Amino acid sequence: MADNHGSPPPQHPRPMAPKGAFRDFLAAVAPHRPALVVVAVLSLTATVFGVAQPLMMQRMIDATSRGGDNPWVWWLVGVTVAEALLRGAQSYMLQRTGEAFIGGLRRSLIARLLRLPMRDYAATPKGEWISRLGSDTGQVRTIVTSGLFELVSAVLMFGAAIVLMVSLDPLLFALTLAGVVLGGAGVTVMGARMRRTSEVTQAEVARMTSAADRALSSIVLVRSSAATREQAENVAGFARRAEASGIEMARIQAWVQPIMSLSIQGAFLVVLAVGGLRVAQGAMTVGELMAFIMYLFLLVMPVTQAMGAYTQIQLGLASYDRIRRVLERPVERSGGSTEATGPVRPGEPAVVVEDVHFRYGENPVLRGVSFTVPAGSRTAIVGPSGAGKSTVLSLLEGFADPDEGTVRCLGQDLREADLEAYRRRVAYVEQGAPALGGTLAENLRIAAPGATDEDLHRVLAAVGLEDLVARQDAGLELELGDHGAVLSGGERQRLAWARVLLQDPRLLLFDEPTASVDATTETLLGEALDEMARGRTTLIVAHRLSTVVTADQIVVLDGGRVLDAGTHDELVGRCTLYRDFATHQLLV
Ligand SMILES: Nc1ncnc2c1ncn2[C@@H]1O[C@H](COP(=O)(O)OP(=O)(O)OP(=O)(O)O)[C@@H](O)[C@H]1O
Repeated sequence: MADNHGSPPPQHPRPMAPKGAFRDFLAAVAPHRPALVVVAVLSLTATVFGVAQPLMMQRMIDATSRGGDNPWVWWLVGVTVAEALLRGAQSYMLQRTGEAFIGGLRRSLIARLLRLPMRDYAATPKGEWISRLGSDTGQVRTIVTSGLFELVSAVLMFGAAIVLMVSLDPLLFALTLAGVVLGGAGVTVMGARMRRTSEVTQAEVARMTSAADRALSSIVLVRSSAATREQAENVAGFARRAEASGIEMARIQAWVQPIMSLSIQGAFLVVLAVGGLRVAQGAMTVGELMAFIMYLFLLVMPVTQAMGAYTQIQLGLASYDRIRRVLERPVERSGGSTEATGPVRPGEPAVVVEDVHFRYGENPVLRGVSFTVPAGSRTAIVGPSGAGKSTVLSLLEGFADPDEGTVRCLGQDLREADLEAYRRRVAYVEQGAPALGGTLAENLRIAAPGATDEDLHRVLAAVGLEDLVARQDAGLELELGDHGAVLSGGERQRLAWARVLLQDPRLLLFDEPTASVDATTETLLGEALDEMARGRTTLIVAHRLSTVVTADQIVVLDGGRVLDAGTHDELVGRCTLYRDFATHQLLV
């Protein structure tokens, strides 16, 4: 079945890193240059010690065959141990630097991901952001920890082996080269196919993860739509394709292995045969032949190492490019004036919405909305579904700026306000009142970190949730599950109210505050709301008119325009749309 949730599949690792990605990556890693220089020195020294070993072996064998003192044994042992220790130190330094680099990258990503403009979150599936933080940073880490240095040390090793082999015996080297070039050509052709197949596998695995994520995060919808089988098939389809390209990979590897071992063994046999002959002729010593054979292995090893490192670097750079694009995204503006967000005197306008126009993309949602809410009063916004009520609240929260017109709240044009400081004075309870995963206490303290346990118990009692705490052994440490899954809809709503009580805001913004509570709870919440609203400015979006009839002012919104504004009695008398609403809810 095709993706029936409509969200785009995540971006997949690209075959090749985009242009300029390496330069950007080097710039990002520049602060770690001193540590990387140390690693490079360690690596270089270890490589020198590594390529020196066959030479020492040669000296040792030749000295042994001559008899007498043989100090080369100790040199060889010393250099071998020194190389091992240097490799250990290099690996530690490299991992450390890799962790420091990725740690910094993750911190920058988190800072950016949580500060994007609100519209960005609506436009991109959450899984996308999370994969930047998880798999992409992991992939970039491998460039530092293995890719880059493996490639450099492979090239060094390869170059050194060639020079030393030529100096030992140019003829033998020419014969070896023929075998290695033949094998290398075969492996290169296969390597390109392996890389393409590996990318296909990764893309299918990414599609499978994303499809599973969508199905699991909407599991209630999936089950209740009896769509479990189709969704499972959908995910399994990607898994099957990943399996098929994995098998294709195995097939290619099955060719690579024999090509490599045949060419290595072939070169080895040729070297042994020709080399043995040259030793017999006295053209080369036994030690030189042994050293040559050891260099042969040093020559072959880096070829496979370099190929793996190159693929890792390409994938890592593609990941880095995706991370960089997030890091370059503009964030919600910060800073600005904090001065006027203090209390506004009763009766003065606390909220002024003036000729506000707003569109989502090309879709005009608000078309010249104006209304004023005096400080300390309660205003309700009503209107048909899609009229733009929630959009008005999100503009009052500063989640977006109006395209035209102004929004002034608590004495300040929101375009000039320090949004973080402003939001500390405003409580916003969104539709459905979602809870955070975590404990009850964590959910309450999100807006009031300094609140004591007594404060938490007080506000829970005020919204009728003290039973919930008393019922559970965990008390305030009760785990609320994924998005508060262990709570009922009404309990989640009351939890949101308790949070507002803790926050002590100047302005209260409620979107459908009593949508999922029963009549008894609604009465209880009504009392809590009256208590909360005392001395504060309140704006409520509601479909249930029973919660708004007592408002000082009711704004009727229809098709993004203010149709009328007044008290319940005034509107029943003169506004047909409002009267129809009220009649349907048996209020007139
Ligand atoms: N993030 C968004 N991107 C694009 N369009 C959106 C977005 N959010 C809302 N809309 C559209 O804007 C219009 C107004 O939505 P809004 O949520 O403000 O209406 P509402 O009056 O609160 O509706 P309801 O009473 O059903 O909650 C709707 O047509 C909706 O489809």
